[in-house]
Amino acid sequence: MLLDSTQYFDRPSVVPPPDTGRIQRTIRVITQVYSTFLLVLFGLLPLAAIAYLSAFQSPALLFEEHPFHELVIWVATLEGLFVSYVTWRCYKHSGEPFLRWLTLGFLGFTLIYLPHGLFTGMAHEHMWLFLLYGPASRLFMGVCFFVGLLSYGAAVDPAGQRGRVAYWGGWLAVVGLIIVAVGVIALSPLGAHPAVRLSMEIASLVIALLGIVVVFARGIRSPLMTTFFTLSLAFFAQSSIAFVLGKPWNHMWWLAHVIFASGFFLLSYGVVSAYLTTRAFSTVLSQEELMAQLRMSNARTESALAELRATHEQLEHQAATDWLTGAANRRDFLARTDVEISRAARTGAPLSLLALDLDHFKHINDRYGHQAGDDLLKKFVSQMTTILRPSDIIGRFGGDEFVIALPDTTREVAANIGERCRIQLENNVKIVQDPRVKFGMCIGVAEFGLDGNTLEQCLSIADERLYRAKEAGRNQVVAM
Ligand SMILES: Nc1nc2c(ncn2[C@@H]2O[C@H](COP(=O)(O)OP(=O)(O)OP(=O)(O)O)[C@@H](O)[C@H]2O)c(=O)[nH]1
Repeated sequence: MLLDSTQYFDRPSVVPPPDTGRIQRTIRVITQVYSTFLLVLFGLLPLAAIAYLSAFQSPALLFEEHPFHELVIWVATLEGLFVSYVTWRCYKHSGEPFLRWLTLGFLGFTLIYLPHGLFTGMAHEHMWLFLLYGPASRLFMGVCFFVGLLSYGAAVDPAGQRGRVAYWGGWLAVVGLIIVAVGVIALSPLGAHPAVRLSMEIASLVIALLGIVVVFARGIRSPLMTTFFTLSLAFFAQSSIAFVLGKPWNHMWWLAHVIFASGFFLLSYGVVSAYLTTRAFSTVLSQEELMAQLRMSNARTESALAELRATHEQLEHQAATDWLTGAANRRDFLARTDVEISRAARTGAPLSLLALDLDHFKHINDRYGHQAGDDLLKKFVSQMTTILRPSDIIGRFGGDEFVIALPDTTREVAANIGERCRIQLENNVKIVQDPRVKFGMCIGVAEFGLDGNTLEQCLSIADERLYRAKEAGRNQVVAM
């Protein structure tokens, strides 16, 4: 076929759509419910440990090991400082107010908690000085996290403000004041009042629970928030319960430390994950969201590729086609006919060529105008294709000169086809209303193998016969 185009690319790979069947949807819902159930179960594990210990712990059993306690606090301090720094880096990058409060919470906790370790040696003489820094540090952190939660999703802080010394210095001063205030209260008679410690523990518990409620009430969907942050809050709340039930150095007291540390490490892990990915808590995506985005960008790539493919085909077609008539241009005709000649040489199948030239085309142009001449050329090619087979190739060599390659066709049959072409032009190609105006053409025929062994030789013989047709009075086919 003249205007066919070659398919250069494989079909685009199909992006699998999300599960659509009813069974898949049901399995999906069940899986989601199950994963939520597992998370809740994991979040409530500390309660099981607390219940177990309250039932079976011996009141006489204490683990008062000062160096171990000091070591643990030093490790916690280093971890706290590191996670505060990482959180601050995330905040510097994203400007999320939530991360500002998270940084402050981590840093404040670490600094207020430090004296709890430093005063380990005074655990007996100044028990409250030793004890009160624990709940105070956790309460400070809880308040910061809660305020951060309320500011979650608010407009990001301007880049210039994120590292302001005055801001961070101001908060460090507040933390310093808290450390001093806790010390003063601890050393005063008020410090010994159980209400002081209890009120801080209960406030931490309530604020952590409120935090969980806020996450769900606000419909916050970021995986870091719904998984790591809420789990940590759950752990903090349960650590407060254990601290209320525990007594210094008994196992419940140590368990409370472990529960709190688990929440702290979990949240640290969330921060580190944010740091290693988007450096923001809100823009870390869930696997489902990532898959959806991947599907969308795949679809975009596929459609861009299809467009590119279509443009490429169009350009290929344009480069191979005569712009006026749609016939193959000389280069494309020669390339395609060469392939057919090789095939004919290989298989021994016949192949013929027709060289065509419209009669008095210059005169037609002069008489009816160039536009009408163009019209004639277009209609001529279009009429020829009604006679030719899809495997035949028609090419325009210039002006009113055309060549047709007829694979699997002997010279005799080609001469007949040429005659049909000539009659078709004479009877069916019109550019003016007058039925008396008819056009003719000269055709020279040559067969590969009979008249020449190369395309050039065959073309030259066909051309020679075409000129003989002209000399013999035009509008005829010459095949011998
Ligand atoms: N309308 C039109 N005319 C063209 C185009 N290309 C070439 N021509 C004209 O076609 C004419 C060809 O003239 P000749 O080569 O003398 O051919 P002829 O008039 O058919 O003479 P014979 O072949 O001897 O019958 C010239 O006048 C060209 O200007 C084209 O794309 N459109």
